[in-house]
Amino acid sequence: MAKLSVNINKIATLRNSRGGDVPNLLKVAADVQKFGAEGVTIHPRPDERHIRYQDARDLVPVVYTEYNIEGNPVKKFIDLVLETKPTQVTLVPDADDAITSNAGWDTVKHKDFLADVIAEFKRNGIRTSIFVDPVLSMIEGAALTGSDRIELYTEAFAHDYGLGNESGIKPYVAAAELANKLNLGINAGHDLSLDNIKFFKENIPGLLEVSIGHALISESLYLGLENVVNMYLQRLK
Ligand SMILES: CC(=O)[C@@H](O)[C@H](O)COP(=O)(O)O
Ligand SMILES: NCC(=O)COP(=O)(O)O
Repeated sequence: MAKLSVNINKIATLRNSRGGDVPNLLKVAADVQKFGAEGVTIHPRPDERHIRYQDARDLVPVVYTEYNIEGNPVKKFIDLVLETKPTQVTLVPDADDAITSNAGWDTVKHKDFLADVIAEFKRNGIRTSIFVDPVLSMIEGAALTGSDRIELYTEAFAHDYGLGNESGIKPYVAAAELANKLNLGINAGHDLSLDNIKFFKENIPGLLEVSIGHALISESLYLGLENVVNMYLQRLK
């Protein structure tokens, strides 16, 4: 069974649109866990357009399942992670102006940088994961950084699957098989949804965790948050 980590960025986006505290981010974090989610993910961005750095701190006493913080390891982000000590940090190579994450790391080119940052997080007892495209050389490079896990960037799979093309799963299966051989744990995320999650889970050997936000919150508008969390849990069994 793969764990479901709910990404609550979109709750912060909605809250920030009015400048107040509705919806309340901490209540949503508490509720998704009460409904059965096994983790909470946030992805603070440098402009704090959704999750604020203070949210990351305020969530520490609220998240009693797995707390996953994603982001580009610039100094401010590294300091935040070392201060809040989440269960897991996921390193994502976002440009400051990216609308959303749009690529995995080049783990070959950035191997030394990643290895240094990862060693620092691991010294502090924080599990590490690197966001990567399903490309074998990038998986090999990830293993050389000493990271505990990878997070497969699933946008391409989700796009293909939405067009009815199931063969888009193939590079992900090959990447997962290699990661398993190299003792890298496997997470996945980006554009996963109620429509595609079951097929993805059934085809990826050793999938440990998925982080899902955009679709999950959108689906909840129609179906309700508790119901949607449970629908994901059923599909991830
Ligand atoms: C790393 C990733 O895949 C992203 O989906 C991210 O965590 C979501 O970020 P935004 O909510 O800023 O699009
Ligand atoms: N790591 C991916 C994530 O947290 C959520 O991505 P999305 O479901 O908002 O695309």
